[in-house]
Amino acid sequence: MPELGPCAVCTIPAENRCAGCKTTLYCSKEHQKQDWKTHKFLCKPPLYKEGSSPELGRYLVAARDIEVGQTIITETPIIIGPKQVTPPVCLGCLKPGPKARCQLCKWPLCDEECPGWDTNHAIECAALVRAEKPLTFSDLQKPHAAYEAITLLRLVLMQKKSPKKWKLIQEMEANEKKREPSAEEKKIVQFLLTYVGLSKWGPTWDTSEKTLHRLAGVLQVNALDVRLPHGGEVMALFPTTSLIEHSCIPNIRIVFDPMCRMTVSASKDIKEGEHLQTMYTHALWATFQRREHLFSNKQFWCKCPRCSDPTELGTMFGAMRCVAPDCGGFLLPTAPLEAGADWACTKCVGRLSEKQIADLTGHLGQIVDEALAQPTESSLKDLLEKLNAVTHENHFRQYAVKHSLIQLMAKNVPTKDELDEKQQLCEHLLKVTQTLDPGGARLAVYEAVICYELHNALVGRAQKENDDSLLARAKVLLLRVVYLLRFDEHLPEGQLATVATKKINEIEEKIGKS
Ligand SMILES: C[S@@+](CC[C@H](N)C(=O)[O-])C[C@H]1O[C@@H](n2cnc3c(N)ncnc32)[C@H](O)[C@@H]1O
Repeated sequence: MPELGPCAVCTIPAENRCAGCKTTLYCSKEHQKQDWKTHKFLCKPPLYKEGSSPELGRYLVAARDIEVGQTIITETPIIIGPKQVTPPVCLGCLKPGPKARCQLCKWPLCDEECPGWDTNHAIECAALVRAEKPLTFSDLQKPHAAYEAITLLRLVLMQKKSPKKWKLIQEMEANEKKREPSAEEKKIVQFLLTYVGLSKWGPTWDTSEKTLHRLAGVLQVNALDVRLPHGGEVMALFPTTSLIEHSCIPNIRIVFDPMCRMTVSASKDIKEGEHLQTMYTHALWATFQRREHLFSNKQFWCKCPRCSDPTELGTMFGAMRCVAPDCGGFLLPTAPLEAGADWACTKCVGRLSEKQIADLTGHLGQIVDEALAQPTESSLKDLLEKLNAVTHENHFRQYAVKHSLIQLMAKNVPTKDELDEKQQLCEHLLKVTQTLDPGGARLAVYEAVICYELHNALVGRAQKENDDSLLARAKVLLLRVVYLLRFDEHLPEGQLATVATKKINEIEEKIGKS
């Protein structure tokens, strides 16, 4: 399990932070003293401070002006573990597709010699080995319910493994008064108490049912999903970043390196006194879905400017066409901050209930998911025609289809009309994307793909029209791709940045560097 980070002097795992910058870590007072000669020149107070309010609980606020791109926080997780719903992964390194078994507890490992055994699995192995009988993991492809207990068990074990981390975990919000444990959570807690035997651990452990549900709450409210370079996904708890509040128009970007170390940077300029805000839900969902998701998972109703505006910042991202003949209006929520409020037409007296809108949107979602499973250019164009009969052209279901479509369009010696069509569609998507997320806080990869495809259309046109000014525009788009994906080198999407860099060089060879 990673400690808070490496000691600045000897790099062994350290848990003591410098009280000045709250960033540099030391394993001991001696090493802190020893480092002060150099550190005093580097030690600056953090760019943020903690605040609290009855509505938000604790939050982080800019302690001085922060410029776009500036790093605000870097930290390592206090705990990582398998996601709640996951096919079996190695309990040492968390890689998917484990082939071996731990010789002691019989839970899956990538290899009996997995290097993560000592750091991640050893302590829980001692607990799992005492279980009534070993579990069989016969299907390694399908999610296995027992995994839902592992990260929770790792939290419990922190009581003895790292009292410092245990204290941080105890300070985290669990929304105990607002949260109802689900039936699934009750099963997990019983699994730990009876099958793993936590109820018999004795008085030196706090393993009461109440504590286990509180810890499940800590995970639900605070844990972040982290994608790993080997393709797996895990969940992790970060002590400082977990204080950042939610907004559907975030001002920070969170990225992870291959070791799960997180960096929080400003996705736009942030003035002193402004709250740091991240997005806990999906940026490409309409308001009523985002708010429902936040309420069931994080126990609050979002009131951010995007949620408060029926048009979602003018994008019409959830707008449905009015069905009245020849009306041409759009249905929008009459009171977006009131769950269950009707939707009304912008032109006539037409109205639908939120339930009717939700059912229709859900139905469209199924059709879109089916089409996107095996997309072709013509099938997606047909689908768009159908979607356009019932939704606004910027509707999020159309957005999903168009985003796939641009990646299929104008391949293999396209005509000028095909290139123009692709360019228009890319420009339209880019406008919606940059309105919803101007700093690429959440939609960086989506925006990078659009910029790349728009560059393709412009390069195609430049060749046909012999117009170098189009190449200059294409280069600006490629530079944006590289900027947006600058943190993603270790992930599949990072390859797009590599391709973009190569294409920038090709354009510069043709038109020069200016
Ligand atoms: C990850 S925690 C944030 C830190 C937390 N406020 C604390 O005191 O530890 C998430 C919880 O903070 C509260 N919260 C965050 N953003 C909010 C918002 N925009 N409106 C209301 N509550 C919010 C909710 O209780 C949510 O479940």
